[in-house]
Amino acid sequence: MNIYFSCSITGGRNDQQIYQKMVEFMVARGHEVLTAHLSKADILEDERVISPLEVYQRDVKWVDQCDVLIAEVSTPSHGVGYEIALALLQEKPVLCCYQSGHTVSKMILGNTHPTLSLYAYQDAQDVLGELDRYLRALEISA
Ligand SMILES: O=c1[nH]c(=O)n([C@H]2C[C@H](O)[C@@H](COP(=O)(O)O)O2)cc1CO
Repeated sequence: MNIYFSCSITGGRNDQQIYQKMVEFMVARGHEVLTAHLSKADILEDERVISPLEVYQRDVKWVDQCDVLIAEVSTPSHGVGYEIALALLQEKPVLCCYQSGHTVSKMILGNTHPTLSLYAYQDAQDVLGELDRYLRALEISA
C-alpha cells in the first residue's frame, strides 16, 4: 500500500527514533512509504532547501495519492493535524498512534470520524504490533 507517514517536524523531534522504527517496519513489510524521509534524524537539514510552497504542494499531493495515513501524534504539530484532516476529508483510513500518557489534542481524541482509529502504545514493540494488525486488516478489506 501507499502510506503517508505523518510526524512532527517543527513541533519537536523528541520522538524521532520511534518514527524511524515505524517507517522501517512498514518498508520491511513491503509498503511504499511516500514520506519515509520525514523519519530521518537530519530531516530539518534536508528540508531546509525546499520552500514552504514546495513542501505544501508536495505533501498535499502525497496525501491525495496515499491509501492510508499513519500519524505519530505524541508531539503536537500543526502540520500533522492538517494532514490528518486532509486525509479524513477524503475518507481515507487514518491511524493516530501516541505514547500512552502523552497529552493529545481533543480535536484528535474527540474525533468520531468513521475512518479514524486511535492507538495509545506502551513501547516500540507495542506500536509495531498495532501497525502490523492495522495494515493487514486494511489489506484484507481492500
Ligand atoms: O519541512 C517540512 N516538511 C514536511 O514535509 N512537513 C510536513 C510533513 C509532516 O508530517 C508535517 C510536520 O509538520 P510540523 O512542521 O508543523 O511539525 O508537515 C513539514 C515541514 C516543516 O514544517
